[in-house]
Amino acid sequence: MEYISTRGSAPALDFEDVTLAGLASDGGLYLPIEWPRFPAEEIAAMRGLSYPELATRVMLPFVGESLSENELRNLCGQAYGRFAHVAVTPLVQLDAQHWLLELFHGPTLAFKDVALQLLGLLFETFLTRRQQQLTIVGATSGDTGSAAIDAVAGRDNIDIFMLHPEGRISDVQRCQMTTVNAPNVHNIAIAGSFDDAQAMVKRMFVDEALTSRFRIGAVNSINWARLMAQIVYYFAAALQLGAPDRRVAFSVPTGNFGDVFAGYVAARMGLPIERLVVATNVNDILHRALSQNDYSAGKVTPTSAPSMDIQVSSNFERLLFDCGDRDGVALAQQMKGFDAEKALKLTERQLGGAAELFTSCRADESEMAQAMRWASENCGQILDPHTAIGLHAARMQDCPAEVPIVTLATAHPAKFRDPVERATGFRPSLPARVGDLFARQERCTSLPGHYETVRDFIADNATPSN
Ligand SMILES: Cc1ncc(COP(=O)(O)O)c(C=O)c1O
Ligand SMILES: N[C@@H](CCOP(=O)(O)O)C(=O)O
Repeated sequence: MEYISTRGSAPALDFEDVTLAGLASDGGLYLPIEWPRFPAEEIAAMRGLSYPELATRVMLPFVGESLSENELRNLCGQAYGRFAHVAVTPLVQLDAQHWLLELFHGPTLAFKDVALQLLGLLFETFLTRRQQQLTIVGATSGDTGSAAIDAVAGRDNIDIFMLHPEGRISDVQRCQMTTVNAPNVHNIAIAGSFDDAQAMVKRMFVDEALTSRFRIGAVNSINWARLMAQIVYYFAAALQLGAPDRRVAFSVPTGNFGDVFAGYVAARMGLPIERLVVATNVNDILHRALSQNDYSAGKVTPTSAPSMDIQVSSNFERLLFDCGDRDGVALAQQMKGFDAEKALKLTERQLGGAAELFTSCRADESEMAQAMRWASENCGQILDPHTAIGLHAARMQDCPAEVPIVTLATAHPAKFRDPVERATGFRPSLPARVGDLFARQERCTSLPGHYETVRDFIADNATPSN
């Protein structure tokens, strides 16, 4: 399998190189040159497989020559062996039409573990094979950071520098990152928003001062391997609900557009998806883009769903590319315009392509709290704020009664105890597997939101590549 950049001028790479590269050298995002497609009989034959086996079947077409089928199977077995539920991503029924897909049974209690547990092992495999060192730079609004740190802490050939917006993540999210006492883990709290942190990270991939000395790698969803691993749970859920003989809809709490884009890829691979609901909080750039053709980024508003306090949504570029005839030159121009104006209009073609599968919905704080109360009072389910936004959007849909709607439950409610308690009166306790988080010592460096200062801190503390 070959991978090409959304901006058309970076070299095509294979799976191993694309996993280690993260962002493309032209500033674009890598995508497979074509979508592998499973016929309905092949999808039907996936029913009843264990999660690691399903993951192997779904991801195999993407890895090409970089891993043998058995190597991939072995990595999936290790990655998903660390989950606290035997089904890895279990489905829970809420009522006749609504389901939750629980994606928070991994080590750090959010959906990010599903991909990052595997990505940590892929890095280890490829770096050991090449005898190379990797410097990971990442931006997090809370969940990617903890999952990535858990996945790579203590690995000899990796340093990780994780930027988070100071004061804008939950106390559990912060401690899950800052209490990891491994010498290769560096937490940086920056003054600013997640968007500011993400912009700095993207700039580092094309900054000679870093790229000439370090091999820079990505754990954010700009890295194709992240999205690849997230495709699997759409298959897992749909198969349990009757696919390929029955269509299934998904409602996805959305920020950086990675999770929902993985659903789009599942549909392109042949999974019968009725629709994908893009559910946002009041940072609603994606809802405005899809419903009013207004992709314009304003200031980020802090909310009770902080992991989705994002305006500039990285993976939307992948959708614009795929729905826009895959014209990298035109997209590079469009994104240049966005960088200058902080706004862009979708072409007719991009809008039409997106409308075939996507719809969108925005929830404010009160709608989010109402959804939490509805699930608690009617279904005995305590939801985290992000999942509640997804459920609100799911319940606004007018899908035919025979189409199940699955809301992706992206985080454990204990990660966001304060807003959950405010809405439901119930304060979730931390599962035993995260341990004595608040008794541990924190380690974190606070830096101003100034690019050169952050870059120089990384350059001074990273191990040069060999
Ligand atoms: C708990 C939670 N829900 C939803 C999202 C949104 O996912 P995505 O950025 O892939 O759209 C995130 C982070 O991005 C998250 O941490
Ligand atoms: N919500 C995310 C933001 C980063 O998104 P990613 O999927 O691109 O890593 C987080 O929790 O950090």
